[in-house]
Amino acid sequence: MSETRPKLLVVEDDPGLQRQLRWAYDGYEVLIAADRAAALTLLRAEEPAVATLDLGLPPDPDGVSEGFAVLGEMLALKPDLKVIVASGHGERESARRAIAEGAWDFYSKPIDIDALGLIVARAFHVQALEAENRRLAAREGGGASGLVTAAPEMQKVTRMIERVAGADVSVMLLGASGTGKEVLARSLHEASLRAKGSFVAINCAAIPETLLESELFGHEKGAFTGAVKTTEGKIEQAAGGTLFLDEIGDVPLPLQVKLLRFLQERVIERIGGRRPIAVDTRIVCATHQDIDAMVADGRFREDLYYRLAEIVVRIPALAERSGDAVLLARHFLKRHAAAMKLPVKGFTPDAIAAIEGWNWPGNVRELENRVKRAVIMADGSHVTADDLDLTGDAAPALPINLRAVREAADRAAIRQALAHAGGNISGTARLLGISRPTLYDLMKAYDLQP
Ligand SMILES: Nc1ncnc2c1ncn2[C@@H]1O[C@H](COP(=O)(O)OP(=O)(O)OP(=O)(O)O)[C@@H](O)[C@H]1O
Repeated sequence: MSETRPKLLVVEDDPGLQRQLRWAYDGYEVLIAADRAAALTLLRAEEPAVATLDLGLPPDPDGVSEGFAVLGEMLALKPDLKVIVASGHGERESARRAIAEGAWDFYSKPIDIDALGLIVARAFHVQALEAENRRLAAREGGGASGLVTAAPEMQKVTRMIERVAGADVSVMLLGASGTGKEVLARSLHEASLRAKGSFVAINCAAIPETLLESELFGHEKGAFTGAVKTTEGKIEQAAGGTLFLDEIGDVPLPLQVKLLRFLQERVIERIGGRRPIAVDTRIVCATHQDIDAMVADGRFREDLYYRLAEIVVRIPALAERSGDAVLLARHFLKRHAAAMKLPVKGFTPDAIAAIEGWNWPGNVRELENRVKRAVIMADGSHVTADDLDLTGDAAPALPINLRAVREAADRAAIRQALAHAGGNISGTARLLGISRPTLYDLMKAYDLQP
């Protein structure tokens, strides 16, 4: 199986560290280079996806000049190489410069193998995802939905979306506000056979109850005061394509009956209309509410639920997606800096740490807003934790109880260990110091995937 192991290039001149890293990374094919020439030779011959680079290399082992030269040459040869730079203790300036010059991340010496392991694992994830994105983008129509993620927790979701896209089943997306339900609905549409048709979205919570029916079903001229001309509803507009019903839990009961009738018979009647109109559209819906509870206490019709939720996809909160906050932050920074023509290039290390430490109650939407504002506020070329308004009182609110704290800690530790062990269960159990059955029980209880 050695041929299938991902290749990790380690540029390090200290024989002791070389041995330590080779031992720590037995999940990868570790390629060791002690100087610039060896690094470039290995890069050309083996094309590793990820490299770690010690800036202090001969002939300047106590400085950083040789390290930066190697960084530049490696990236010139392979621009998509993810380089993780080692900076000596307290050398924040070098870390900052390395990121500015194209390094993907950095870590401080002395090495903490576990922490570095996570950075390396994430680099491989991102690299694989980018490669996949490029592959999809190269295929006509694919990869255009703008979905950015590298977290294993989200890969389960995106795989499911891809799998169900081709089948004409109804899909219900469940997730907190700002988790990207609309983005996912759109990517489902784009991956489906209806991609050439239109994607029509309606937020059922944003429209007053009295207008929602006419928005969905349309009306004939003169159907009610103010109906000055015949108007198509969103359902008709989505004919041949996909209709995204956001916040479906907010649809009042009488309208639920009408929606159900449409789903059963696939015909609508405009308000004030006398003839049925056949409409062929696929329904994708979403809600942040506890829809099961709504069904249980009669606020949402069970028969409608089953029509809408042939497939249910649960979207994890941003805080539960390992590595995604930083990945998305970089994506939004690039996008908004370009859109506003501002010379902002990246984040300072303290900003990265703050992004990783924040709980993101408003999920991706909150992240995008903070990054957008920070891009405007930034003084220099790099956004700081201050610009993101993530300093000072970032202390988490008092948790609800000790059980919740333990569960959160369990989840985080299991996710980290899984990433570290490349999803291998025995390896993960070993890292956590628990038995395989115990790990299985915990993963089942917390709905975690390897
Ligand atoms: N994975 C992602 N990649 C890129 N952009 C994302 C991603 N997820 C969300 N976004 C962006 O974040 C913002 C919020 O996403 P979206 O509107 O899809 O969330 P939502 O779950 O539908 O929110 P709400 O429930 O509040 O309507 C949008 O600007 C969207 O483009």
